Amino acid sequence: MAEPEQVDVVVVGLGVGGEEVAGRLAEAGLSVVGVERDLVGGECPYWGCIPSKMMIRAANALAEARRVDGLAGTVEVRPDWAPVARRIREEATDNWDDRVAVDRFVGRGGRFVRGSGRLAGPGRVQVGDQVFQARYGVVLGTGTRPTVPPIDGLAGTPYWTNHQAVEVTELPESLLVLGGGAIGLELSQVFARFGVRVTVVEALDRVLAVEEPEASEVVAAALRADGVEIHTGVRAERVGHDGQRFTLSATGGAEFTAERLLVVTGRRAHLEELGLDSVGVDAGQRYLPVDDRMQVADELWAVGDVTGEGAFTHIAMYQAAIVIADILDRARHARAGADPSGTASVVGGAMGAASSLSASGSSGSAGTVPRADYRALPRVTFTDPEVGAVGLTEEQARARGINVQVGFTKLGSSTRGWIHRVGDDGFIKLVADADQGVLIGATSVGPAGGEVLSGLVVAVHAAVPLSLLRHMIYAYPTFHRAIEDALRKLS
Ligand SMILES: Cc1cc2nc3c(=O)[nH]c(=O)nc-3n(C[C@H](O)[C@H](O)[C@H](O)COP(=O)(O)OP(=O)(O)OC[C@H]3O[C@@H](n4cnc5c(N)ncnc54)[C@H](O)[C@@H]3O)c2cc1C
Ligand SMILES: NC(=O)c1ccc[n+]([C@@H]2O[C@H](COP(=O)([O-])OP(=O)(O)OC[C@H]3O[C@@H](n4cnc5c(N)ncnc54)[C@H](O)[C@@H]3O)[C@@H](O)[C@H]2O)c1
Repeated sequence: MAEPEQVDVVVVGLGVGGEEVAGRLAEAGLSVVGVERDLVGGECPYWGCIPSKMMIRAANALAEARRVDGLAGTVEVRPDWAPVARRIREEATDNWDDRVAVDRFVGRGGRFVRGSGRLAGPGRVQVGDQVFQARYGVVLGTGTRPTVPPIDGLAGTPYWTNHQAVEVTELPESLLVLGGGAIGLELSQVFARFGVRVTVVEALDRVLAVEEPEASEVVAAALRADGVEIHTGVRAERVGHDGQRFTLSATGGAEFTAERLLVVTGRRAHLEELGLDSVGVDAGQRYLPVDDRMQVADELWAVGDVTGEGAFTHIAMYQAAIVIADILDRARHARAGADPSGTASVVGGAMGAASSLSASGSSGSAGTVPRADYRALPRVTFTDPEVGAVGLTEEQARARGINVQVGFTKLGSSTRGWIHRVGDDGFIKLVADADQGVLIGATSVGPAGGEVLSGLVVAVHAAVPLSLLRHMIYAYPTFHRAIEDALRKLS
């Protein structure tokens, strides 16, 4: 092994979480090596959130145009995928080239290394024949990759994952979607609205099973109205591909065929690749368990999907802020220890940036490094209607033995829902802890379900008393005014 090169921090995996940690620490003056084997930015900008939301924006425009009938005249809608594919290629992904992102990181003072990083002992990372020894430690932001279920025949077929679905330039005539979770539903609706014959095959007894059952029902109905066929409770047994079409055979004799097959059955971390045994961490776990400062072990942090705390960009960014604060705090203390006169606190570089950050309160001086708290974890599935949710579902709350109250109201019964008419499917569902008198979970489904959610996130996060929520003013006639009605119905 080559002689290790001394640096302050090594970040392995520059997805949204790792890129943020590496860039901010480098900007603060630490010597940071950022290691990425694929594209800097990770899944979100190239194959995830951003291109999929561009697709959704376009598909929703088609749906809105089709709603003109009966509200405002007539419109002839002729979908065309070309502008969507062009926008993804040119605006979102630079044709899947990360030069701009690499330059941005280097411009912030980071040192970029392309390759696969692997731990080789505490604070030590090997990338090919280069070895780095990190003074403060290593941050893993290595994300997840799609899981492919062990269905007989599937492995040898040209199935799609989210990568091929996002990169597509010519739409297929038909698409079989294996998995009715967030990715499956968002993409199914997009493709259906562009005229693809879409069939969703889900193993569980409802789609979007992680959210409230009422949300699953509304979303399934909305997708069916767009022409999507949905089959739940299906156990896929075999997949075949004859060169032209896929056939999926299920228990009980059901068969589904389509030109393309999209496999979106969840994602998993690949801990076995990370050399975790060299630091005494079990690589046989599903995710990397972290404490509330994102520490896996001494001088080892993890951020983002690899932690299993919620596979969302906003979780990766939230965790990144904690890691940044923790490392800058350590850097400040290390430097102060080396310079008891305290003059180090006014020198430039890492020390200066760390102390100025802690002075502004966004980083930690001792005891002020923020701790992770996922009680008010928000998530939004960007189907139309959108499913926004925060905190616990009713079932999760009851399973914890909480004295639960539930309030439910349909959006269509609110003034705004009634005005909106076509496309007003949705509801507000509140889950309260009756003993504490606060909301512990909420779901807002509707045309702006993700936006309506924000007030509910504040309510759960800040444990706003129900009495206060009942006596605040909700603007008329907004969608979020339905929250007031749901509060009235809590029982
Ligand atoms: C289709 C789709 C739509 C999504 N939509 C949303 C959305 O609307 N909102 C939302 O919040 N989230 C969404 N997500 C989830 C979001 O993309 C992820 O939560 C986010 O990308 C996680 O960031 P990360 O940094 O943890 O990991 P990733 O983005 O997965 O990045 C990890 C990086 O690490 C690199 N890497 C892995 N191992 C190594 C190694 N050993 N050495 C060097 N590099 C390595 C990988 O190449 C990758 O670039 C979506 C995901 C998908 C797939
Ligand atoms: N809007 C967003 O924030 C957004 C959008 C897309 C993805 N994401 C994130 O990405 C993650 C991964 O998304 P995903 O949709 O791949 O995973 P998911 O876990 O959300 O859904 C996977 C679905 O596939 C089903 N499934 C598993 N094995 C199956 C089989 N053999 N046959 C049929 N169905 C099967 C599961 O029951 C589940 O419903 C999500 O959990 C989410 O955190 C977020």
